[in-house]
Amino acid sequence: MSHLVISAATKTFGAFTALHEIALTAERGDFVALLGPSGCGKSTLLRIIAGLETPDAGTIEIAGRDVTRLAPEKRNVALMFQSYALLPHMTVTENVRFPLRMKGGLPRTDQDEKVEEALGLVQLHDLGGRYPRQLSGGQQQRVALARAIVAEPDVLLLDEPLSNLDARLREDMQVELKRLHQTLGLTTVFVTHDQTEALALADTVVLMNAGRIERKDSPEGIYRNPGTVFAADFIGGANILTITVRRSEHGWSGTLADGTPIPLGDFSGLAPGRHRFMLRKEQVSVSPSDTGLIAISGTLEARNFLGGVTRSAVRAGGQQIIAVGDVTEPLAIGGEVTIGWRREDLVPLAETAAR
Ligand SMILES: Nc1ncnc2c1ncn2[C@@H]1O[C@H](COP(=O)(O)OP(=O)(O)OP(=O)(O)O)[C@@H](O)[C@H]1O
Repeated sequence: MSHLVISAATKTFGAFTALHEIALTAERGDFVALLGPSGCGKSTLLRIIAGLETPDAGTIEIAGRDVTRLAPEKRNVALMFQSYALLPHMTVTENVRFPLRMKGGLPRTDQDEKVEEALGLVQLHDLGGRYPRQLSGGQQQRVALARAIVAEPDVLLLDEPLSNLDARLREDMQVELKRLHQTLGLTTVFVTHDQTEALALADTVVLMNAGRIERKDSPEGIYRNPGTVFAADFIGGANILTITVRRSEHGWSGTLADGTPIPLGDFSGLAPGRHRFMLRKEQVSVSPSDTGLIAISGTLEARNFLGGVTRSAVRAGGQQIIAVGDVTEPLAIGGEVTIGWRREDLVPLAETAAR
């Protein structure tokens, strides 16, 4: 049986349904990201696992135990909020010791050992005597993390753990979180609205949309084949093309929004008609020299230098298509360009997730 099992969990607030019959499982040691736009229900789902909210229907099982009606402290889970919620009148050591005291049953010397170990894991061994106000934001965040892991929870729950940090620190902490997860193997569920963070950290990405799970897959899986228009759009980096698909004795072909004809790969599962396709921005090249590409002409509308790559916005095929890549030639805004992609780079999308 899976380590965490959420079955048909529904949560309403008055007339509003925040979660619709959520079914989700995670294995021991999984690192799961709950990803989605503001208001999609990610925090509510996390709070239901933590026991801070009770579902109206459905069950939550952790390590083989039905915890649906158990109080948060009886679940052996740890929840870390974005605000860290450190106790200001306690030192770092006392803050980290707090869950062990609450849990009880561990002699003081064993507590000391565990606190030391947790502070070591987040690289704060020297700061145990300080108070939270004497720490930087990043250090406070590490203390909160040490406090969350010290009691070896069955599930570690992180609600937007990095959102209060500046970009640089965030990247460092991403590396840190991943390392910590690899060292401890704690089953971890974390909430984020940042798709790059979800892709960088998790082994499983659960994309939520309006109280439902839109898609659950590995980071690579959801990136390469998001499945739906919403997922392709949210995971980022995707052009979404509307193509009218036709089939003749010569194979599949299509027309873009303005009638521009293009050849297509083999989409044997697709009915003829209008469909939407994903075309990743990094798979579109501007003024391609490779003649094997599907090439259409367009007008360069904008160009942004992003450091390692350049982002070009081209009006072509009746819509704007974005290309991100290495462009060396100087091209004039408003000028004619050719863009190209490989036939297999077009990935069909469903309008909505199958329910
Ligand atoms: N206590 C509550 N009472 C009424 N509505 C609530 C309550 N808690 C959450 N909601 C609503 O449920 C929906 C889901 O909220 P939730 O906090 O889970 O979203 P979220 O995906 O975590 O969003 P965000 O990224 O903005 O935190 C929202 O529309 C929210 O307004």
